[in-house]
Amino acid sequence: MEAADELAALEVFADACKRHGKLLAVNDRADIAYAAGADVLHLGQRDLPVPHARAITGPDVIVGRSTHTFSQVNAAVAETGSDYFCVGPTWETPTKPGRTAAGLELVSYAASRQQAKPWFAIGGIDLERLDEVIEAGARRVVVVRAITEADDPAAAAGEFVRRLRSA
Ligand SMILES: Cc1ncc(COP(=O)(O)OP(=O)(O)O)c(N)n1
Ligand SMILES: Cc1ncsc1CCOP(=O)(O)O
Repeated sequence: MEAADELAALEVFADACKRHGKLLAVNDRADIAYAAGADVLHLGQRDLPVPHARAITGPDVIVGRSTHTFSQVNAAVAETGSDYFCVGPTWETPTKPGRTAAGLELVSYAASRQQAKPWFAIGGIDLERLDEVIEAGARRVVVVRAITEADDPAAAAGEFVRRLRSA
């Protein structure tokens, strides 16, 4: 997507976030995050290093990192300048085709690090699989289809929140 198109789409999301009191997140692109006034910038392993991204966004943006292996989890834990990380894909998912599943082992490993940085399990997670993810040690998840394809997305989101908070 070209910058102008992404910024136009982000204007719509920014308006919705403002109305609902939610954070606006931008994926991959620090320049777009800055231009859109985003609250969150999410970086993949092959995106900008955090210091370069922060030089563009400034210090106040929440910066996150994707991790897919044990060594990437270790690096994300140690990385100064990132605020959270994601671990996955826990299961293969049509939302991210062609990615090998990292498995629940990576979720358990992230949990075993018992460190302070917030982290999320991601990939193939739905309400049926949520207990397995919680048992592996996750207390935060990122989901796409489990909410966007739910008959009642608000109820599905509420159920994730309820079960994660009571875990
Ligand atoms: C909060 C959050 N977590 C993970 C992602 C995944 O980003 P994506 O660019 O699709 O995948 P990677 O290449 O980073 O593995 C996200 N967008 N937001
Ligand atoms: C962005 C991303 N990164 C790893 S899996 C994934 C998509 C998760 O989507 P779903 O919750 O539909 O499996």
